[in-house]
Amino acid sequence: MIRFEHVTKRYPDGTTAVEDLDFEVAEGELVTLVGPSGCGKTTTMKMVNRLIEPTSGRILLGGEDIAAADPVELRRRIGYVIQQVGLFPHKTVLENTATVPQLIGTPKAKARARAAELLELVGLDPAVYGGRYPEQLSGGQRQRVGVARALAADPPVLLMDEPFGAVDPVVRERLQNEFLTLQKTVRKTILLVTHDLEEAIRLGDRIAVYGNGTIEQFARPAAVLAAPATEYVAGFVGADRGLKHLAVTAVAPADVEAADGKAPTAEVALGASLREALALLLREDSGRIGVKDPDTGALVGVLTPEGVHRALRRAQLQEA
Ligand SMILES: Nc1ncnc2c1ncn2[C@@H]1O[C@H](COP(=O)(O)OP(=O)(O)OP(=O)(O)O)[C@@H](O)[C@H]1O
Repeated sequence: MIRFEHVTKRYPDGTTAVEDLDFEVAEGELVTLVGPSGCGKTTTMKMVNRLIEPTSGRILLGGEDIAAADPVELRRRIGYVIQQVGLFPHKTVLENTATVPQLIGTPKAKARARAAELLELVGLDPAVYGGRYPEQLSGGQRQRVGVARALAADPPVLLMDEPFGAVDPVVRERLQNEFLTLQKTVRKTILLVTHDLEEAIRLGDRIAVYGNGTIEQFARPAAVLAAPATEYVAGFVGADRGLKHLAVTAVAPADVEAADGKAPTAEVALGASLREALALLLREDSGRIGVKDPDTGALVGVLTPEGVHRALRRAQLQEA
């Protein structure tokens, strides 16, 4: 869907921001770009909607060379979410969300109805928040409006630059989870920039780990953790790989023990991350949590710290 072919960007002062990028993001795939400050992530992103032009190489969108596209028309197909959300301060939340559809000629009533649906989708009740102004929202709520607004024009492609960057870690994790649930429904093709490895791992179907202007590894999160391609990636991923496995390994039926008749006071669904399960477990004095079927809600069994340990070992063995 988005294809980089040997793309290099050199700024007029001679800085090479990125060199020979060559990768593809499949339709409906979420690829995270992660790396330290100044490694070229934002430059990569902005070349896709032509806010920055490459020095050499080409970028294809749905097979079409974007250099030949009209930039305005191109940007209509590409939603853009940035950290400083950039909402219009004098427009309400509903008006902000309806902006793009109205710009492209959707009748006002229809654009507003769609905006209300999208606010609902990102977890903001339009009856409560639709009439507020951006300054009357928390940072996390503003970021949700930013996501709703980007989705409003229903673009097949989304570019997200540190979209959850401006909020505290707890809200951030909640926004990430909500966003993943949303992505299961909308299935956009997404490039998401972050400097936070945990975020890259949690959100990405695949991760591009940037060194200085080049991609050091482009792979699934589990592969990056289990088999870093270079010394640099190993250093970036760090020594606590075991811990990070928690984020990418799901609670599976094999980890669960039969329920003992006592109703558990906390539950996760099969398929939840081990990290989520462990966080709950640590809060439970009983040392066990329930595991339920995500579709039927029925209790499948209980998970104990030993179950988490088994699951982690299984994950590490599989990837070794
Ligand atoms: N207009 C410009 N002129 C010259 N150099 C630039 C320009 N814009 C960016 N750079 C340089 O290009 C490199 C890559 O910048 P870029 O913004 O893509 O990095 P980044 O990975 O997004 O960083 P951050 O995480 O800090 O936002 C940096 O060395 C930066 O200083």
